[in-house]
Amino acid sequence: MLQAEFVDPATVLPILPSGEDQQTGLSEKTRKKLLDLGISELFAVQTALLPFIIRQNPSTSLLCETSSLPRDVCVSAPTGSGKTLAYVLPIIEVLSSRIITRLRTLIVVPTRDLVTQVKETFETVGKGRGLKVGTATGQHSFSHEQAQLVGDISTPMKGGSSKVDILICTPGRLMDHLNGTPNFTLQHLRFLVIDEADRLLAQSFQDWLAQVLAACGARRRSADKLAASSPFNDTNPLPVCDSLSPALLQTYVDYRTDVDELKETSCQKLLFSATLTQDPGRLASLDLRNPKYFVVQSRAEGGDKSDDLDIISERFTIPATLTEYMIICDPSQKPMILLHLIYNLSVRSALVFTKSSESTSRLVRLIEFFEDVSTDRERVVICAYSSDLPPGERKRILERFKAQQIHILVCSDLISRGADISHVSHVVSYDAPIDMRKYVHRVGRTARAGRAGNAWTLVEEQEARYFKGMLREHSHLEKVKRIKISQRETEGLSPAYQIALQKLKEVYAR
Ligand SMILES: Nc1ncnc2c1ncn2[C@@H]1O[C@H](COP(=O)(O)OP(=O)(O)OP(=O)(O)O)[C@@H](O)[C@H]1O
Repeated sequence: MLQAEFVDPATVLPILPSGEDQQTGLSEKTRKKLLDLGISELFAVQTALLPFIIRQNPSTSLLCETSSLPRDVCVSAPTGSGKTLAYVLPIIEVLSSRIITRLRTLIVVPTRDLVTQVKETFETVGKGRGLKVGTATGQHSFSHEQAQLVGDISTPMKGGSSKVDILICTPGRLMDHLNGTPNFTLQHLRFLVIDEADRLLAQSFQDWLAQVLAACGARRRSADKLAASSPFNDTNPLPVCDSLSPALLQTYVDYRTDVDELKETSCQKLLFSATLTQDPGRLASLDLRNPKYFVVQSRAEGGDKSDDLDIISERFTIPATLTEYMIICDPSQKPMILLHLIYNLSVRSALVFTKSSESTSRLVRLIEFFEDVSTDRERVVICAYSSDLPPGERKRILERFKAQQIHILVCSDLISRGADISHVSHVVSYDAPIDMRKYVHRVGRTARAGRAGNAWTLVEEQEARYFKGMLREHSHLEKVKRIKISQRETEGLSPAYQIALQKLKEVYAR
């Protein structure tokens, strides 16, 4: 059992324009910036996190807490509840006091699109604070990225050399830099953020987590290993003027200073997800330091009166503003049901999830053919968004969708995690998700930041038992309304659909 603090999702805290703010710990500068951006109150997850991280120990230097080490934090909060700002804001506040540029914050996210999204948030909110934000995703050449991240790669420097204060990256590219970029170091990290943590922890890619923890000095090595791996010897003595972090120095030698302070890393780990694992086994791999667990969920919802999290019956919180439907049907009826949603129920600003990029492109073509036939109304613009597309093309499509020039985006689960597109009002699972985690992240692309949204799941008859069982297991079955669509409701679409279907068959027969 883990100790957790439950935070009521309805909690908000107004942002005061001037004077000192004891409650949030936010500086006047940041508060002004938020108000300029139209953010007038903090959401529940932010009300809990900000005071905890910013004012944890106001009497010591926040940038390097060697006497009172910060506690690690795990946060489980619904999709669209503002987790990104919950870490961006305190990081900006703490790092703003820095004088020298060093890599002090590392943010690891699962996809390139999320790297871009988090970077935009930092740039918007942190504008004018002088913090340099870099990214590493593999979108540019390795040498280009190296030049953006590290000042000097020709002269080895034990303390490293960084051009950025904050790095946002995917785990694969992070490993490339850790192993292949001279002077790239994590020894000065003050924050290690793992967003969409449950997904990243499930990725064993090059054992990325263990490598990161070792590189930031979070893992102590045995005395033998220390001696063997120490870069210091008679011909290469300890640097007098040291730019090494105390924590890293400690991993190599028993180094004494006049002030007998702790030489443990003050790197604070912050983990976030809407479906964060509460499994202590999984969390153990993170070497968490006295972790504090925040769960944004009303106690009634959790059905739990204690502060202990039940790891067996994992509960996921769905945004209160979301309305959910399931339509159980024969597989052959699915295209017609989607047409019904689009043309009879006017579903627009929608993400439609399929199981593969092949079925994505089929579906898009079918609807385009349907559009070609039925020209009696304004054209519905539909587009495929899949990992097969080059990054530049994906970016353009996403921008057109955000500008509402594309009404419906058909995609795979590539976009189901973290993507924040405020106007999405419908999520259609054309192919039902295979587990609850996937369901929660998909439907969470709508009903964000307190807005209303609808989620429709098309469930094939042979999947219905499994799907309902999955919802029941998470005490969610009664929240998903079952609707039936009669033949009479769709018959007006039938002639154009038959023509479109015939055209599709011809294309795929070639
Ligand atoms: N205090 C606030 N006031 C108004 N809007 C906010 C506030 N905090 C965050 N938002 C907005 O809410 C939206 C959702 O936030 P965010 O993307 O951080 O959600 P999330 O919790 O990370 O969701 P997910 O689990 O899906 O990744 C964003 O557009 C963000 O700008």
